[in-house]
Amino acid sequence: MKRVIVTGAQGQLGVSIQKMANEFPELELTFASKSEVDLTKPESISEVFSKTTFDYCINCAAYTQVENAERFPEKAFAVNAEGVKNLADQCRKNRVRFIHISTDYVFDGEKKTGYYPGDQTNPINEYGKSKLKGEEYIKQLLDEFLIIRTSWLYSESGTNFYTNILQKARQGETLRVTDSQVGCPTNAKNLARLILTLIKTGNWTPGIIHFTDKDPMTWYDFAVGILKSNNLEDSVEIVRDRNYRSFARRPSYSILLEEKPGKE
Ligand SMILES: NC(=O)C1=CN([C@@H]2O[C@H](COP(=O)(O)OP(=O)(O)OC[C@H]3O[C@@H](n4cnc5c(N)ncnc54)[C@H](OP(=O)(O)O)[C@@H]3O)[C@@H](O)[C@H]2O)C=CC1
Ligand SMILES: Cc1cn([C@H]2C[C@H](O)[C@@H](COP(=O)(O)OP(=O)(O)O[C@H]3O[C@@H](C)C(=O)[C@@H](O)[C@H]3O)O2)c(=O)[nH]c1=O
Repeated sequence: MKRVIVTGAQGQLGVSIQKMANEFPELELTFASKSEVDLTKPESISEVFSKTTFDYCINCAAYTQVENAERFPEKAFAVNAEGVKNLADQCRKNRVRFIHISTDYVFDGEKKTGYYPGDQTNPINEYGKSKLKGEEYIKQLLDEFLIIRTSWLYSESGTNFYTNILQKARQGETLRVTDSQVGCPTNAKNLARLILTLIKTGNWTPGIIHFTDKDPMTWYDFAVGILKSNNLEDSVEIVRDRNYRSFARRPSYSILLEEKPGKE
C-alpha cells in the first residue's frame, strides 16, 4: 500500500483526484485542504508530515487567479514559489516523493511549433513567473520529483473556463470570447487518472513531463465546444472578441508537446 498526501485537495484537480480514489484501492490517499496544510505556513506542513509517513505528495495547491496575480504578484509568489519551497523542503526531510503540477504559462507562446519539456521558459505574466520559481525550487531541493506541466484545465464543477462559460450561457448572456490564444484544454479527470496511475505503477522517472488531452484550439473554439456538448449552441449567441478585456498577458500559442521523439 502506497501512502499519498494530496495538498490543495478542495481545488479543481484535488476534487477530481478525490472522485477517482476508489479506482485505486492500492493507494492510501490522505486529502489535505488549505485549512489543514497551508503552504505558506511551514508548521502546518510539518505537523501533518510528522504524524504519518507518506510515500508521495501530490501538490494540487496553488494560487491560480491569473488576473489577480498580475495586480498582487506577492500573493501568487507566496503560494506558488515560497509555499512550494516549504512543501518541497518537508518532502526532502521526510523522503517523500513529490509530484507537482505546473503550467503552459511558464512559456511565452512565441514558439509556433509548441514546447517540449526541456525548452526555454520565459513567462510573460506574474502567475507564470511564480509557477516557474516553484519549479526551480523543486529542482534545487529534490531528486525524487516529477513536475507535470499541463494547460487549460477544466472540469464540470468548481470555477474554471468551462463552468464560467456555461454560467454565462445559462444566464442568457451573449458570449464574447477571444480567439487570440491557442492552447490545449485538459480534462482534470484525465490528469487525475494519469497521476494516480504513475504512482500505482511507479513507472516514472524524475524530471518534467507535459500532459494535455485535447487538440490545439482557441478559447473561442473551446467555448463553442462547451456550448455544443451542453446542447446550447442554438440558444446562445457567441462572438469572437480578439480584444476581450484582461489585465494579464497570456501566451498566444502555448502547446505542450511530449518528449522529443527519438530521445533516449
Ligand atoms: N486551472 C488551470 O487551468 C491550470 C492549473 N494548473 C495547475 O494545476 C494545479 C491545480 O490547479 P486547479 O485545481 O485548477 O486549481 P484550483 O485553484 O482549483 O485549486 C487550488 C487549490 O489550492 C488551494 N490553495 C490556495 N492557496 C493555498 C495555500 N497557501 N495552501 C494550501 N492550499 C492553497 C486553493 O484553496 P482556496 O481556493 O481556498 O484558495 C484551492 O483549493 C495548480 O498547480 C495549477 O497551477 C496548470 C495548468 C492549468
Ligand atoms: C470567461 C471569458 C474569458 N475570456 C478570455 C480571457 C482569457 O484570455 C481567456 C481564458 O480565460 P480565463 O481567465 O478563464 O483563463 P486563464 O485563467 O487564463 O486560464 C489559465 O489558468 C491558469 C491557472 C493556467 O495554468 C493556464 O493553463 C490556463 O488554464 O479567455 C473571454 O474571451 N471571454 C470570456 O467570457
